[in-house]
Amino acid sequence: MTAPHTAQILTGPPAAEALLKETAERAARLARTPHLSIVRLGEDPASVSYVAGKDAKAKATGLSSAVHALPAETTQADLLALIGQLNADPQVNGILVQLPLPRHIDEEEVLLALDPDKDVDGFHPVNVGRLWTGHPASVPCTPQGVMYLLRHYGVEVSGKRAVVVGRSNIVGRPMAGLLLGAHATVTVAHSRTRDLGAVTREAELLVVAVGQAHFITPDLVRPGAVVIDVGINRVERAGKKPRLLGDVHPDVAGVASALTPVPGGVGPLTIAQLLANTVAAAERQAVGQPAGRTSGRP
Ligand SMILES: Nc1nc(=O)c2c([nH]1)NC[C@@H]1CN(c3ccc(C(=O)N[C@@H](CCC(=O)O)C(=O)O)cc3)C=[N+]21
Repeated sequence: MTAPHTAQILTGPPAAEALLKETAERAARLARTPHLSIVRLGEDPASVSYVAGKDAKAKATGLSSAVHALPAETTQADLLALIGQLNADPQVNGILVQLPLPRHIDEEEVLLALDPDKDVDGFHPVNVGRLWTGHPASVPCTPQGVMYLLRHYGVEVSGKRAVVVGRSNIVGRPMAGLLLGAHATVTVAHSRTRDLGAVTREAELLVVAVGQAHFITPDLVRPGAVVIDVGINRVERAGKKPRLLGDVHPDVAGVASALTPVPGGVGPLTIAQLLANTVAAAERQAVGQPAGRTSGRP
């Protein structure tokens, strides 16, 4: 049995709806409908489903979007040629290349080929630099969505001890950069961290992105901590839809003061933030403003 539920459950959909509403209003204020181009290679079922979700949400939010679904065998040169076209097309405000890419593709070269000002994932090294120097422009959607969720639920970050478990370029590292920008004291733990529990039990805010189902158990959590579960582990079941499990064991609800569920937690924010990043890119492009100069220091 699971422990009694004491933690507040920070559900994603209400926060995502709020962000989508703001985003739709900003999109409507632009002279031209913001356009997102999504590039996908191959037919990985998770990628097909995520991309379809992004495309549908974009349209429902008043953006224009197009999916370039290319065969898995697409060559590096052909992919780079498409990115070059999209970079040069003034109608295209944002470009997303769905990851992971097939093994024969050099992912780093692809991300470097994107125009940083159209890179709505925030994966280009120029955007990574902008984040870490305090001039964030496009910031990776999942960690940026986590920040939105924390604000939506009134979770204070400034001055808190935050621990991020996981150091990926997509979640862990940018999450640490954003929390630091929001004045938390940040520790990044990972697979080589010695005595992980001693580190995670220090966390007033614990963000977990390791990709292992139920990795964080109650004994690793400080009583009263706010716990953000970024894990999405698909457990396949014969003849049924895969089950989604987070990186945080549900019993953590008996120890934490607040916890995001999986599914229905951070995931919906990721898509909403992607559309917000696209509209922000379109706004900057409309006034010919370089990215990273639109806001003050964090
Ligand atoms: N270039 C690129 N940018 C990405 O942002 C990107 C990517 N590649 N590759 C894959 C990951 C994964 N990702 C998710 C988006 C939404 C949900 C989401 O909405 N999840 C729902 C459930 C979805 C379901 O039922 O499968 C939830 O957690 O409630 C999950 C995962 C974006 N990614």
